[in-house]
Amino acid sequence: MTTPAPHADPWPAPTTTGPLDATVTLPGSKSLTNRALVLAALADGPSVVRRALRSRDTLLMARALGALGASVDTSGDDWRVVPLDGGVPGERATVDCGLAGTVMRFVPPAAGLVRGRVDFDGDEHMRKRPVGEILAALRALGMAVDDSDGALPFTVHGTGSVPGGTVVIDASASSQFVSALLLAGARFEAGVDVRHDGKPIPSLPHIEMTIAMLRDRGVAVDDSDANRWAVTPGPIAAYHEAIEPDLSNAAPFLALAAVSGGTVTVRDWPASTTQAGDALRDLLARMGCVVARTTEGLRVTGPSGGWRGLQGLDADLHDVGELAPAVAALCALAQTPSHLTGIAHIRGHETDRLAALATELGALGADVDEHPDGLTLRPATLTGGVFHTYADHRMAHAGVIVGAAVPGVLVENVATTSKTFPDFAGFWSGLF
Ligand SMILES: O=C(O)C1=C[C@@H](OP(=O)(O)O)[C@@H](O)[C@H](O)C1
Ligand SMILES: C=C(OP(=O)(O)O)C(=O)O
Repeated sequence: MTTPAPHADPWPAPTTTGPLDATVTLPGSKSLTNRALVLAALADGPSVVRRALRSRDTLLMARALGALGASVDTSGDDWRVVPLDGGVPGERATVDCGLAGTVMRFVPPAAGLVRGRVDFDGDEHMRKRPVGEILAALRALGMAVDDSDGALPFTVHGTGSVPGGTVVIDASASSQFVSALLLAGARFEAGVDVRHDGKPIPSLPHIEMTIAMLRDRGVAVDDSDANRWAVTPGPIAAYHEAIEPDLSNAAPFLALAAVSGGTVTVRDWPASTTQAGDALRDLLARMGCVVARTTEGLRVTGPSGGWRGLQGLDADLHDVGELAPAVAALCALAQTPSHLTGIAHIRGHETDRLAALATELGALGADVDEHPDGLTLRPATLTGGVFHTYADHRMAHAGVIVGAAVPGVLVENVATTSKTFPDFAGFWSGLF
């Protein structure tokens, strides 16, 4: 078939004409890359982040840490980081968070560890994403932070050291609140002892990822009690880390096997991982796919007939909310009803994802109900039309998944996928 130009807007998503057989090598994990960069900037010597993801979120992180005084060489595939050395260059820096939760939440604690003023801002929608709990926690831990209403824009006045200690937060809006405090906590004078008080924390695998990466660097973390994490003060060892492929960004590619009834292999799927995207193995199997590990990676084969043979899904996605847009798109195509629950927090992601999914899937004919904490989808006949992305990379993934099954889906601003994936549209259309 003739593939559409990747830069067209809205972008005519390619549609499969039969079972598709592909093996893909995916770019690195955003969550692993941005943690590795923060930890390298706070480490006791230079580090290398191997096979770093080169995308908007990770380049924003590299620039933010550079603004604080670290040196991040992003010229090759392996990024070399020389840590912060005490002062913000020029005594005043600006950090653009873009739409990256990891930049807005992980960088402010590090800003307290350098001397100088750091002003944070980001995309228009970023001013609506939750961050007030962290700013209040940083103040409680001895940092000077100015904000008008617990949101971007805000300013950190770094003094070069942070007293640290015990802090109680409500992390029910985002696991990144906890990760942010743990990542820098070893460098606080008294370390940090974070206690969560509130509704259950979402995306717990991401906190496990933070803890595992701290331990790799010699930092002691006590997570023996639920809802409490204590980081002992001390150095963060320099570390050379090879970044795994982004398993959450594998979702649309594995979904292509499900939709087409073909086979897609994602190379280098780790044997064990802290990435939330690993849950795709179970979710896709429950929808009727055959999932197997091979010597090459993870192989998924869709049901015979592709999306016409897909089963709906009853799933609590609280731990893996970032998979919800791709999973919801598959559920909209499935032949039995689906109930996706536990994901109220994804209303605070790049857009209100529950509202956006209900609106955009509904506009293509999906039978979808939006609930406070999830979605119900029932079998329906979908048609083409414009699928709006609300500047959300994972909404674009949902749009192209539906487009792979239904002719005439036009994905608006598919370029927003650059948040976590370089040239997604070019890569995607190359598979058809
Ligand atoms: O720490 C991280 O790298 C992330 C944590 C999760 O955030 P929430 O806890 O806000 O869902 C996840 O959805 C996001 O994509 C990345
Ligand atoms: C929620 C997400 O991103 P962020 O890191 O900006 O929170 C996401 O990628 O799905």
